[in-house]
Amino acid sequence: PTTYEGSLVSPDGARYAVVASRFNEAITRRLLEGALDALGRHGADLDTVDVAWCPGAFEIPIVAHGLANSGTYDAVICLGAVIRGATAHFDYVASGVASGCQQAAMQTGVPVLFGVLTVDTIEQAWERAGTKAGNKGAEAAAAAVEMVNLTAQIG
Ligand SMILES: O=c1[nH]c(NC[C@H](O)[C@H](O)[C@H](O)CO)c([N+](=O)[O-])c(=O)[nH]1
Repeated sequence: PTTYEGSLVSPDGARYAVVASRFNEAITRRLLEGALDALGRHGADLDTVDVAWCPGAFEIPIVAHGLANSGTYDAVICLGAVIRGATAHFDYVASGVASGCQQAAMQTGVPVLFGVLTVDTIEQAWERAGTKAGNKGAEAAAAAVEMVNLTAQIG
């Protein structure tokens, strides 16, 4: 039997794009810092990592789809912060960005990683943006490296 599993060492020439939403920018900027740090430490060439900023999480999927569809990138990392306390339409934004990112991946065949926080409070967001619950941006970046290697194996 064959076991496919992606290593956590970014292959030479791998290209990554990051989509970050500006809404709750104090949080999403930390997610971006974590993602870029993780990509570099996993051996990616940071000079070739491109970053797209969009207004809010709801706009992430269309940008992610465009980047994935361009054929330039081996993976697209999506970063955002949807916080229930701040919005009456939390469920629509949160479910929209989640299903939209999944659709972008399935429609293009390019891994689209979900580093979008969907939390109830600002404190929960900070916990996941580089404090006691780690950095979801860094986690999504590591998963992107693994997926680039895994999809290369599967062909
Ligand atoms: O990224 C977010 N966008 C939010 N709204 C904006 C949304 O993503 C779109 O940018 C907006 O609806 C325009 O399309 C949020 N809230 O509403 O609270 C939020 O918490 N996070």
